[in-house]
Amino acid sequence: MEQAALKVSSLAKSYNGRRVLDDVDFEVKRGELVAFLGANGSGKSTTLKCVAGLAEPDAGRIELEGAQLSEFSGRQLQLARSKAAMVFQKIHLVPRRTALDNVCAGALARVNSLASVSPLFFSRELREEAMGCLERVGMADRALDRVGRLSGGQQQRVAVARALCQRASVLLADEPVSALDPNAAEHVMELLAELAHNENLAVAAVLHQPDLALRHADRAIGLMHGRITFDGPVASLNQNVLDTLYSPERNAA
Ligand SMILES: Nc1ncnc2c1ncn2[C@@H]1O[C@H](COP(=O)(O)OP(=O)(O)OP(=O)(O)O)[C@@H](O)[C@H]1O
Repeated sequence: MEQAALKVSSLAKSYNGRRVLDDVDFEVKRGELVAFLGANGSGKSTTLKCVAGLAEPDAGRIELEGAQLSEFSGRQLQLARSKAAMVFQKIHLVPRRTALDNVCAGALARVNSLASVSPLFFSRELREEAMGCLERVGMADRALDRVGRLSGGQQQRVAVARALCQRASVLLADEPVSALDPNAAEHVMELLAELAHNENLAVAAVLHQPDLALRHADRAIGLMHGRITFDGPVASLNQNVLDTLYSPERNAA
């Protein structure tokens, strides 16, 4: 059977003594887009942050492309982790730099250290690769525009291109469309689905709109109080499941 690109087992995390993730197990395979759903505070972002190394889990195993992260440290851990790239709701690009320079920055974990000093040190090969990433997200014609001049939807596409330039095979998208209008949100979701289905990436996306998950995702994972209560194809995500997942009574602290 095909190995999962991302495999999480028995993940646990507490903040200030309060358990926010409890025994979380899931997999994301290459070629699939998995939507993470659940009420505010259910633990969706923390799950992705633990995978990306932005939050430190208390327990559990995280495997990326078969490499168990706890077995690595230092530079090796950085390289193993770079298989997963995070795309945020608040787009973390440098507005005064061009789209191309921002995308090149996705490669900083693996290129020479001078490049982190200034874009002047980005090599020709890297710029060509970054152009290819911009092409994949349909933004090649805006490569030399400053990011601050692009629309929210265009900026999110550039953020996805930067993740691609990191050569990640796992994309972790934390509310990637929350700040976008419905039309731009639809386009970014189509892009994420294309990257999963046509380019064989594994995509995990936290979404606040179940209808977007129903239209674009293959599978949904539902969290409640830091535990997975649903994991199945979106076709089985019926009203009953959604009502339970978002029930104010069940989600009360
Ligand atoms: N840095 C932090 N320090 C303390 N508590 C935190 C921190 N980050 C998250 N939490 C808490 O952990 C719980 C889960 O938060 P998380 O952001 O993962 O939820 P979420 O499902 O992504 O929520 P939302 O839909 O509101 O973004 C919440 O109770 C939150 O308050």
